[in-house]
Amino acid sequence: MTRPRLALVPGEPAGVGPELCVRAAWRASDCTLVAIGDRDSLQRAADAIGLPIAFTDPDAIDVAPGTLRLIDIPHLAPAALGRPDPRNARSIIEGLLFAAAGCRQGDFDGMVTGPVHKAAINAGGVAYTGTTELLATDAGCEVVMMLANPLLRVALATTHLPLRAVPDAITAPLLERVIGILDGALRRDFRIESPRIAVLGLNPHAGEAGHLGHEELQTIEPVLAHLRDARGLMLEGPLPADTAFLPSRLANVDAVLAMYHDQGLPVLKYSGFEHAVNMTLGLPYPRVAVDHGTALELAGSGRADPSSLFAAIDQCARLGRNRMAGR
Ligand SMILES: NC(=O)c1ccc[n+]([C@@H]2O[C@H](COP(=O)([O-])OP(=O)(O)OC[C@H]3O[C@@H](n4cnc5c(N)ncnc54)[C@H](O)[C@@H]3O)[C@@H](O)[C@H]2O)c1
Ligand SMILES: N[C@H](C(=O)O)[C@H](O)COP(=O)(O)O
Repeated sequence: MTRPRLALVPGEPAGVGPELCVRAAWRASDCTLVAIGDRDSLQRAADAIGLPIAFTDPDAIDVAPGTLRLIDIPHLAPAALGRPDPRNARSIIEGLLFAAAGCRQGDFDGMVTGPVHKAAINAGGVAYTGTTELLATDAGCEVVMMLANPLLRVALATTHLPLRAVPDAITAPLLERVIGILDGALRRDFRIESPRIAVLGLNPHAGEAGHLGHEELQTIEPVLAHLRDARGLMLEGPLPADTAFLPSRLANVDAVLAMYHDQGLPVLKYSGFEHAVNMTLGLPYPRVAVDHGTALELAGSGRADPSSLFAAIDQCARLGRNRMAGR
């Protein structure tokens, strides 16, 4: 079986990302991991959780368990566990962009990322709403955020926007692009021949025929009708969000499209936080992240669960292999 070569970016050094990468170095997987991050933070995290770690050349062929291939991107400030230092903002972003460039140039078959602390990056003078948006800008393309656990896939029409800005952002062109990217990724990356997508409304009870909001009648329904007619897409909705996630409703659905972050993600995270991952669809390479944040209060305690990072590595390897097979 082909072994994809994946970039592994730990994220915020004061959080749980580095120690989870150390744990990943001890786990057998069917891919080659190359960490892109600060060597000292990885070492400090390993010391804190009492797990040995060794580092080696990024091109090393066979490495022993507990050894990480590493491209060192040093941080300015030593990471104090649990306390992000804004001085590290630029090198954290540099690590992500270095991995992205490597993916675009074909050095990596995909990238896996640990959690980043959005406020600390902004405090460090870097305008940042999320890695999804950062990678979209870097690649010059439109993307869709989709989180998935073994039960459910939830994609988002809008991502890291203040709630107040959401209704204005939900336009017909945006929905057409998002649904097109989601449908395309389900076919190409997930090998689903005719994906069924359940699209949520924006308002309570999907607007109750215009009595509780007009976005469904004016924007969402016409887009769905157009995409069904013009492109034959299998789209349900707009559905009331409160009942759309009932198991009976999800029976034949391949993905749910939520209109905004907190409409879809609480359900996904509640139904399987440990094994969920966050994917960026539409990039020229696979990017998969953990579904959790920096969990600052757990950093160095040894209690951070590595399951989401392990699931992200396995998912990225699968996506990488699919793309390699399709080349
Ligand atoms: N992938 C990402 O980069 C990502 C994802 C979500 C949030 N964030 C960022 O992380 C920061 C903190 O966000 P938050 O506090 O809302 O979410 P969080 O996921 O860090 O924490 C939420 C809860 O889950 C627990 N938790 C998180 N990861 C865990 C793990 N691996 N094992 C066991 N328990 C775990 C935490 O202890 C906490 O109780 C914010 O800046 C946010 O923007 C980043
Ligand atoms: N929206 C994501 C979540 O809640 O899990 C998270 O903030 C990370 O998103 P990026 O990968 O875009 O940073």
